[in-house]
Amino acid sequence: MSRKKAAKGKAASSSPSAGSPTGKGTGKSARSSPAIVQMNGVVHPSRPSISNSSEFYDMAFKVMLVGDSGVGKTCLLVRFKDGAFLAGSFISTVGIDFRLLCLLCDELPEYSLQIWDTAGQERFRSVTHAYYRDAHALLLLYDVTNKTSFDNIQAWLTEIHEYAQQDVVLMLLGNKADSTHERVVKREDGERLAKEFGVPFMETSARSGLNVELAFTAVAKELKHRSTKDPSEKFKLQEYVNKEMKGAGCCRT
Ligand SMILES: Nc1nc2c(ncn2[C@@H]2O[C@H](COP(=O)(O)OP(=O)(O)OP(=O)(O)O)[C@@H](O)[C@H]2O)c(=O)[nH]1
Ligand SMILES: [Mg+2]
Repeated sequence: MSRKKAAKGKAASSSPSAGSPTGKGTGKSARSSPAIVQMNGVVHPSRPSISNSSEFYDMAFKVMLVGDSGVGKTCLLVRFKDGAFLAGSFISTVGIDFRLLCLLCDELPEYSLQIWDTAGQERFRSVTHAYYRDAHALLLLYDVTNKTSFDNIQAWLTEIHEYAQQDVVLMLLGNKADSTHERVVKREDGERLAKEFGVPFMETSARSGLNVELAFTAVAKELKHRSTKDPSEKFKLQEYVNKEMKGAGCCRT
């Protein structure tokens, strides 16, 4: 069953807290076509309308992928969505792109994720800022083969604190963990940084699939937990991740 509806008003445009998904529907969600927020070749600074694609989904947590250009945000999303690595030449994302994924649908149809893939390039930064406030969760990526992308994490965190909701669910991901020979950022460095800023952390690989599903599932579980506030269900994001994650060099998730 799909929750696709004709575009009229609601969509994911309210500003709920990180613990409550957008909308009030309950049906099983479906995937959408990507929507690139662009008008006449200029990226539109306002929030995109899911209605741009003539349809919207009335129930979803909004998860944004952020981080420097080239860290692998789009590939991570494609790996999660399609189970495959987006091979070929690097095509930088323009503006914002979104996909709706049916995660935990059988269990809880209302806890689907609407995933926003942002452009890492500096020139699109003002577009990204406009979306932060509606995000329930942020996956912040750096590239373990690119020291600059790691050094920029602090600036990303400053930006997140400035623009995102205070209670946004945040997770740091060191992507491209498959690139053993090119690695310049040690896993321990990622762990140290994450600890310093009090955010859950793990390494991922869009190429091998390492921990990709786990990253999204962990966030979905945290959001679900916050939203239901069921005291019998104690959920600790980092503990869950530590228990479930696989190390680099290991198999697919
Ligand atoms: N080895 C390896 N390469 C990866 C991985 N993920 C992405 N890449 C490569 O990194 C490059 C950039 O990937 P994208 O996913 O397009 O990067 P992005 O973060 O979306 O970049 P922007 O859209 O510009 O913000 C591509 O050439 C990918 O093939 C990974 O896990 N391992
Ligand atoms: Mg991209």
